[in-house]
Amino acid sequence: MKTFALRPDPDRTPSASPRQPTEADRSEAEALLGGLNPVQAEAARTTEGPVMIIAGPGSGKTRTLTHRIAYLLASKQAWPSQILALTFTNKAAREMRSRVVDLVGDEAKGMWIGTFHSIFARVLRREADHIGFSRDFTIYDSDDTERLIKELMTRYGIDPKRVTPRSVRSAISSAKNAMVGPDEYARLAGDPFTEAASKLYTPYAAALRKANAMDFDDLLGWPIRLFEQHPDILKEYQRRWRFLHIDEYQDTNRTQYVLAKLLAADHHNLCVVGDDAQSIYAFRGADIQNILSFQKDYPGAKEIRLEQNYRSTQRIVRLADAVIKGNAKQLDKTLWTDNDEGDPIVLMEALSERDEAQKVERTIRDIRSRTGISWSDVAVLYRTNAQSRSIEEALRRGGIPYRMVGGTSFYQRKEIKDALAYLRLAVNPTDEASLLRVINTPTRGVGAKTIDQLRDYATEHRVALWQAVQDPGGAGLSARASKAVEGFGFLVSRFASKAGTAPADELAREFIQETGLLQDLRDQNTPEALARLENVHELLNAVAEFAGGDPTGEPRTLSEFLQEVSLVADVDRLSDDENRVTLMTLHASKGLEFKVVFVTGLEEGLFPLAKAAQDATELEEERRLLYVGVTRAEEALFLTYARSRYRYGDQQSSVRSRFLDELDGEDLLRTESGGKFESRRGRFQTSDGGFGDYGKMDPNYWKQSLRPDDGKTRPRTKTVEAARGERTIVYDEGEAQIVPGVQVHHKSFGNGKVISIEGAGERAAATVNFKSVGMKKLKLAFARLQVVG
Ligand SMILES: Nc1ncnc2c1ncn2[C@@H]1O[C@H](COP(=O)(O)OP(=O)(O)OP(=O)(O)O)[C@@H](O)[C@H]1O
Ligand SMILES: [Mg+2]
Repeated sequence: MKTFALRPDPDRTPSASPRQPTEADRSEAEALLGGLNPVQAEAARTTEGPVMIIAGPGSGKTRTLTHRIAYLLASKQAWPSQILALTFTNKAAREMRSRVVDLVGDEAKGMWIGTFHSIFARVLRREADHIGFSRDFTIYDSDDTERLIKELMTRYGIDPKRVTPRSVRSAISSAKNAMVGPDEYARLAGDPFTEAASKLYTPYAAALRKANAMDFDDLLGWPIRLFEQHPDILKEYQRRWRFLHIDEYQDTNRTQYVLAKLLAADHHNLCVVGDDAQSIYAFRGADIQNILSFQKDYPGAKEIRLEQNYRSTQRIVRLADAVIKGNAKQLDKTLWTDNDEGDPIVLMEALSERDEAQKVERTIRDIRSRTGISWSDVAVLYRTNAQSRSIEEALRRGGIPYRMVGGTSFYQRKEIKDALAYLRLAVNPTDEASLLRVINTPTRGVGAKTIDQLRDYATEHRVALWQAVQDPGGAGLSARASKAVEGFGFLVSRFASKAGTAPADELAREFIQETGLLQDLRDQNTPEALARLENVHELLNAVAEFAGGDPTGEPRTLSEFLQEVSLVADVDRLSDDENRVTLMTLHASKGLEFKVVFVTGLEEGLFPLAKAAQDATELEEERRLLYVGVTRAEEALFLTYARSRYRYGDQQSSVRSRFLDELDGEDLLRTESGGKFESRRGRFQTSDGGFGDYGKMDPNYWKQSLRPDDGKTRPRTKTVEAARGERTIVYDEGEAQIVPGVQVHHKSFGNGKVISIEGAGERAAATVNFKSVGMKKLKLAFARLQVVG
C-alpha cells in the first residue's frame, strides 16, 4: 500500500528551524504586501504569536490571510510544509492555495491548506494504527450513519416511529461536537429521547469501529484523543506546523477549537480571522465564544480590526449595517467604504413564488442586456433548498443558464452511491454499510433472510459481517444462497487484494465493470438508466482525473479519492469558469461575492423560519444570515418576497419578513405588487410594473455602475453536464438539451442518436451513432449538433 507520506519537502526533518531570511528575501516579501492596506499589511507582517483579525464582511480578511501566507514563504520564514491553513470549504481552500501560488510560485504547493475535516482525515490516515484503525478507514456520510443507527435501533428495540434515526444521529453528533462521551451523555440523559439516544451512543461507536469507519465528527474527535494519548505525536505536529491560520473562525465548534489550541500550545503562532456578526452555524455546534474569548485563551494576542469594505457599494454597506443593528449582541465594529454610492437596493413584492421567480428571471435578463455582465456575476440566494424549484423553473423557461449548489448532488445519486460502495469495499471490506448496500446490487439472489443469517453469524462470533460473507457455509446458508454470497465475496476480495498495488483508475474501472452495475443499467435500456450509466462513467472519469496527480504531481490512491469524495461539500463543486447564474442557500454563500445578488423569500415563517421567530437567540442567527446574504453583493442587491407561497401542500398567504421593516431607509427602492416602482425620493416612476420595465427609470441606470463583461465570446453550442457534482442544467439560450437518447443533426454526418455524454463544460463530448458513418465521438463545443424532432 502506498503510504500517505508527507510531500517531499526540502525540510524532511519537521523540527528544522525556520530559514534565515536575507535582505533580498525581505524586500521581495515586502513587495507582496503592496496589495494590502496598511492595517492589513501589519496583520500579514505579524507572523509570530497569536493574532486575531476581527472585521466585517468584505474587509479583506481572507485576502489578508492569503497574503500573510505568501509573505511567510517569500520572506523565507517558513517552508511550505510548515504552513497550515484551515478553511470552511474545500473550494475556499483551493482558491487560497492558488492565490498563494500566484503570489510566490509553484514552490508553495506543499502547504497544508484544507478544511478541518480533510486535513485531520489526512492526519488520521497516517496515524490510524495508534488508535486501532487501519489507514483505509471509510468515512460515513450522514446517510450512511443514519442507516447504521436505524439498524441499531431495531437491534435495541427502539421504535423508529417514536424516535427517528435522524434525530438520534443529530443528538449523538452534537454530543460528539461538544466532546461529551457516551458515559457523560448517559449521566445527562433525563428525558425519554435522550435516554434512547444514550442507549445507542456506545453501540454506534462500537459499530463504526468494527466497520473501520468514522463519521464526520470522528474526523475531529479522534485526532484530539490521538494527541491526548500520544503527546509525542502531538509534539511532532506542533513542530511540523509552525504557522497556523483559520478563516471563518466564528463558525468553529468545540472540537475545532480544541484542535487549534493543542496544535498552537507550543509556539502560539495562530492567526484567526472572523466576524462574529457572520456566525451562522450555531445549529451545527459553532460556538461564538471561540472568538469572544480569544484574548483570554491566548494572552497577549494581537487584535487587528479592518474597517474598510472593498466589496460593496455604499448603499449596500449601509443597508447591511441596518440589518445587523437589529441584533443586540455583537462586537463593536465600524465598516465604511470608498466605493461608489451605487444603485438603490430594490425591494420587490411578488404575488406568489411563481411571480417572484419570474421577476427575478426578468430582472436578470434585463440587467444582462443592459450591461453585458456575465451570468456568473449573478447569484440567487434562498433560505431553504425547496425554494429553488420555482426559481429553477423560471430560469429554465427563460433560457438562462444556471447552476445550483445543493439539491440532489452527484454523489448522492443512487447509482453513484452504489458504485462508491463497491470502491469503498475494495479498500476496506469490513465497511458494513457499503457491504449491505451492494451485496445484492445488482440482484444476485441474496435476500433479506440470507442477510439476517449472515448478521446472526457475525454477532454470534463477534466478527465483522465481511467475515461471515467469507464463510457462508458456516453461517448455515442454503446451497443457492451460499453460492451467491460466495461469488460476491470472491469478487470483493479479488479487488481488495489489488487495492494496494493497482493504479486507482484501472482498479475502479475493472471492478465496476465486473460488479455488473454497468451491464444492469445497459440492460434496462431506458433513457433514465442510460443517464445513470453515463453518471457512473463520469465517476470513473473523476477517479482517473484524480489518480493523475495532486498539486505536486504525485499520483493518488483510490483510498484518497474516496476520502475526497466524502469530504466535498456542495459548494466545493462550484467552478468559476462557467458562465451561469448561481443558485444556492444563504448558508452556502458564506465568504463568496457576486456583482448582483438576489435574496429571495423574505417572508415571516420562511426567513426568519417559523421556529426561529419564537426564540430570541435563533432570531438573531437568522438576522446574521440575512447579513451574510446582503453582504455578498458588490454592486446590485435585490430583496424579494411573495404575498403567497405554496407550502406544506397548500397555497398560503404570507406576510413580509420583519427584517424588511427594520430597513426602511432611503437606500431602498420599492416595487409594490401592482407593479409600480415607487421611490422614497420620488425619483422613479413606472406605470406598468414588472421588471422588464426597470430600465425605464433611467436608460443608463445599470450602465453607470456595473462593469461590462469581459467581452469574450463563448461557444453557443449547447452542452449538457453529465453532472460532476452539481445538479446542473446547462444550455445556451433557446436550444434544447442534448442528452442520451435524443436525435441530433450534424452538418457532415447527418442524423444520429446520442448514446452518451462524457465530460463536462467545455470538455463535454457526445458519442453519437450516425446513420451514415456509425459511432462518432464529438466535442460538443465544436460539433454544433442540432437537436432534431
Ligand atoms: N487592500 C485591498 N485592495 C483591493 N482589494 C481588496 C483589498 N482588500 C480586500 N480587497 C477585495 O475585497 C473583496 C473582499 O475581500 P475578502 O473576501 O478577503 O473579505 P472578507 O473580509 O474575507 O469577507 P467575508 O467576511 O465576506 O469573508 C475581495 O474581492 C478582495 O480582493
Ligand atoms: Mg472571507
